[in-house]
Amino acid sequence: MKILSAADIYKWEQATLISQNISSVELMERAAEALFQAIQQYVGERQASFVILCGFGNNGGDGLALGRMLHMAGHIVRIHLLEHTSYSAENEINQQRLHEMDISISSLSPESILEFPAKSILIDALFGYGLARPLDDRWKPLLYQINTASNPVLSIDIPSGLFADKPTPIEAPIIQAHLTYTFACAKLSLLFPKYASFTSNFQILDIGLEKNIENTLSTPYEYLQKEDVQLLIRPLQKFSHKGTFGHAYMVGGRYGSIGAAILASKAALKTGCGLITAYIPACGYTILQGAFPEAQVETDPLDTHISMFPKQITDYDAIGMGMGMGTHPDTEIALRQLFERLKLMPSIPHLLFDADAINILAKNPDWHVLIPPNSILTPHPKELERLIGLWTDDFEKIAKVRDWCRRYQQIVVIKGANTAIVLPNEMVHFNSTGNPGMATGGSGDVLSGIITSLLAQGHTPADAALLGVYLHGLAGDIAATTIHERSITATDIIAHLSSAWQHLQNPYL
Ligand SMILES: NC(=O)C1=CN([C@@H]2O[C@H](COP(=O)(O)OP(=O)(O)OC[C@H]3O[C@@H](n4cnc5c(N)ncnc54)[C@H](OP(=O)(O)O)[C@@H]3O)[C@@H](O)[C@H]2O)[C@@H](O)CC1
Ligand SMILES: [K+]
Repeated sequence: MKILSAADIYKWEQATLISQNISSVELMERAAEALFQAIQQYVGERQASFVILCGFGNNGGDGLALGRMLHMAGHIVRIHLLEHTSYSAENEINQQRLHEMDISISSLSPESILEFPAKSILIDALFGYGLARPLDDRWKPLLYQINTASNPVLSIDIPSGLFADKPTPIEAPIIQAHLTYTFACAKLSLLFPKYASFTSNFQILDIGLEKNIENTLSTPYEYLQKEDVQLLIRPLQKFSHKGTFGHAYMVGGRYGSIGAAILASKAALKTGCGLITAYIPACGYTILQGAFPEAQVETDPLDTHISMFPKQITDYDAIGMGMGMGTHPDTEIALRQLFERLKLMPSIPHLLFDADAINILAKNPDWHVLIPPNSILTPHPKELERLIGLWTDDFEKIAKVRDWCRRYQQIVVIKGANTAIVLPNEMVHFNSTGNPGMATGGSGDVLSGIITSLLAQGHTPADAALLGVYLHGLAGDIAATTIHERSITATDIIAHLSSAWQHLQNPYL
């Protein structure tokens, strides 16, 4: 699914009105109907109480129309409307409809002192994507009351005060929504860690905007969903043997963190590659063989850390390296020597660099040009910062990574909530699966194993990164259905990979 700018969403909306021959009030009614259905689901069977805070544009219009529908469904509804000199036409029509039904509207100003009945749900319909500048300090008292109330806050389209597609100063007043119902497509700001306190959760509502028109709008940003990744799966063949599914080589571990290599290797095998060989320091041999009999193990001549890469490393289909590897100077030299060897080879395996492999690359910026094109790097935010330097906001971070990927023709997977996969063509895919419980030790090692496995199985690097990130998040989400998010471990993610494959390949789930 595309992630569009506010300007493009407006174009999409206007073109839909013409192509479907409907009025903007009819489209607003459709949007309110979608909201109404979603909120009915949120409250369940019970009668609920709502306080709807409406602005003077179409976001406020949505709030007014929703208020009418909730009232008609028997809920207790209080509607507040910002005083203003002029309202959008659609807003006025919806005010009129409420008057005709004798539903009262209270006036609201930035200075209002409000009382929210206990257990009522607050609906934020103050500002949507029409926000033209950050809200000024005048709005602080009103938004403060909403943000500090104990009531749940549901935002319509976007938390009021937040720009959809450009940086919002964090000191400006912004609604802190528990859940945002956003129309037609995801918005960039809803996906960025910096704004997480305003947008902890969101749900996309389909309001029937014309698909053909969406196809004409170009954007470098995509929201990665099930239907996108299903297209990337390679079918299993009846006459397959272990060689068909590729041989992955997992390089990592040092004294004290052999577990990282075990997790990555297990995840690789569970994702479906035919064979895996782990290359670890000698101290890990017994541990890895004991923990994981399916793996073949090769060891470094040194006991504590990796000091060389064996000659045959280039015989494998894919190599994932760096998990728990450490940054010992010997390891650094070994990596440099590997790059020199790769330069001389006519064809090389697909490569994935994680954790300490990235830290070594970050320490040596002149090596960046040596990384073979289409390699995958999977940094967490701190590792990314070491690699590309600091950023002031998430928009700048994404711009810097896009530039890096184009310049070095690499794929960067920025790990975190809504992991972003940035491709050499500068496309950015934000993942839709995963949960906070996955921010746990070893989760990244599991992701490296999954992606390396998909590379070994013959997926292109871009497909392996997209499918791998989605699958990893999905396994975590399935784990969270039976294990509390706080208790999810990396091992649980591996244990649910099989269910994730089943879910992904079942069109009815
Ligand atoms: N996507 C879709 O298909 C559909 C979208 N729909 C809905 O429409 C919403 C967009 O509506 P919208 O364009 O009327 O803008 P909205 O956010 O309500 O506010 C604009 C008003 O705010 C004002 N204003 C701006 N900044 C300000 C500031 N800092 N401080 C004070 N005032 C400020 C600005 O006036 P200005 O001063 O800039 O002239 C203007 O009066 C969208 O989010 C969705 O909910 C659905 O109904 C149908 C389908
Ligand atoms: K809003």
